[in-house]
Amino acid sequence: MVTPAMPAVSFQNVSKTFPASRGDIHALSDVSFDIEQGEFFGLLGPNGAGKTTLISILAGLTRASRGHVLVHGKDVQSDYQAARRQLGVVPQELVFDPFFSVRESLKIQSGYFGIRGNAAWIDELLEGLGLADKAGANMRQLSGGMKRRVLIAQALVHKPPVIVLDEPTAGVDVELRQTLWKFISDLNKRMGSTVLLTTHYLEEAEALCGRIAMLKNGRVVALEATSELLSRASSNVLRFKTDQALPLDLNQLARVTGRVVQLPAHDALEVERLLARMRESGLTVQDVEIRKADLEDVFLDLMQGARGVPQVRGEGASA
Ligand SMILES: Nc1ncnc2c1ncn2[C@@H]1O[C@H](COP(=O)(O)OP(=O)(O)OP(=O)(O)O)[C@@H](O)[C@H]1O
Repeated sequence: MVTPAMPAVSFQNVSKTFPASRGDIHALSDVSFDIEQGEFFGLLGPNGAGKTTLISILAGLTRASRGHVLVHGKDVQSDYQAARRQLGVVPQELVFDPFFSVRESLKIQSGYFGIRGNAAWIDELLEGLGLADKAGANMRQLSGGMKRRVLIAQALVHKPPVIVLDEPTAGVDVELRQTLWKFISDLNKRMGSTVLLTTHYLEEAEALCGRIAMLKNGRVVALEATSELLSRASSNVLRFKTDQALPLDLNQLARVTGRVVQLPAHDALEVERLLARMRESGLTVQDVEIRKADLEDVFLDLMQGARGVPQVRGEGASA
C-alpha cells in the first residue's frame, strides 16, 4: 500500500478573532484545506478577506485563536523552528537593513538558519533574480523593485521546500514580474518546491496556479483546480461601452465600470438575446466585443454571491 505524501501545508479549522471596541473582528472563520507538496497554489480574495492574516499565522507571526497549521507535519506554534525552516516567506512590505550590501544581507540571512558556505546558492539567487550586478551595492542605494528582489532572495536563502509569496508583484513593473515568475515557476518545476501565492492580479493566478482557494469575509468560498473554476464561469462575456443607463433587467446581470459594461453569456443564443434586448431598449453602444470568460469573472461572480446567470427573455426567446 502506498502511503499518501504528507501535505506541504495543512490548515486545520483555523479561526482568528481580533478584539475591537465595536465588537470582535472575525478575520478567519474555520478555514481548513491542505496544499500538497509540489503544488503551485493561489490564495485569492478581496481586501480584508483574511489572506495576510492566514499567511501571518502560517509564518508564525500571528497566533491563531483556534485551530492548527502544519508545515510538512510540523506545527507552526508548538514546533516553530522546525516549521519555519521549511518555509520561505516573502512579505508584503519592504523591510531591510540599510547598512549592508545585497550579498552581505544574504549571508547574514543564511546565518540565521545556521547555514555556512552558501555562496554557490547565493550566486544562483542573484543571477536568477537579476541582481548579479547589484551584489556589492548597499541596500540603501537600491530602487524599490530591486529591494523587492532582495526580499525574495532572502526568503529563499535556506532553500525552503515551501515558498510563500504575499502579493509579491503589487506595484512592481512588468519586467520584474516576469523575472520573478520565471524564477519561481522554475523552482516549482525543477526542484519541486511548493508555492503559495496571494495576488490581486487574477491573470497571474490563472497562468501560474494549478489550484486556487478563494476567501471572502474570512471563509473559504471556493477551493478547486483552476481549470474547474474556469469551467464554472459562463463561457463568454459580451463587452461594450455606453453613456446611457441600462434597462433594469440588463443592469441586474451586468458588471459596470464607468462606461464599460460586461454581460455574461453561456452561448451564442444568449449573446443574441442580449443584443436583441439592447436594441429593443434603444441603447446606443460602442466597441461591442465578445471575449472568453476568465478567472476575474469567476471571482467577481463568487464575491457578489451571484451563482448562476438569470435568463434574459427577449421577444421570441425560448427558455
Ligand atoms: N492586527 C489587527 N487588528 C485588528 N484587525 C485586524 C488586524 N489585522 C487584520 N485585521 C482585520 O482582519 C480582517 C482581514 O485582514 P487581512 O489583512 O488578513 O485581509 P487581506 O485579505 O490580506 O486584505 P488585503 O488584500 O487588503 O491585504 C480585516 O477586517 C482587517 O481589518
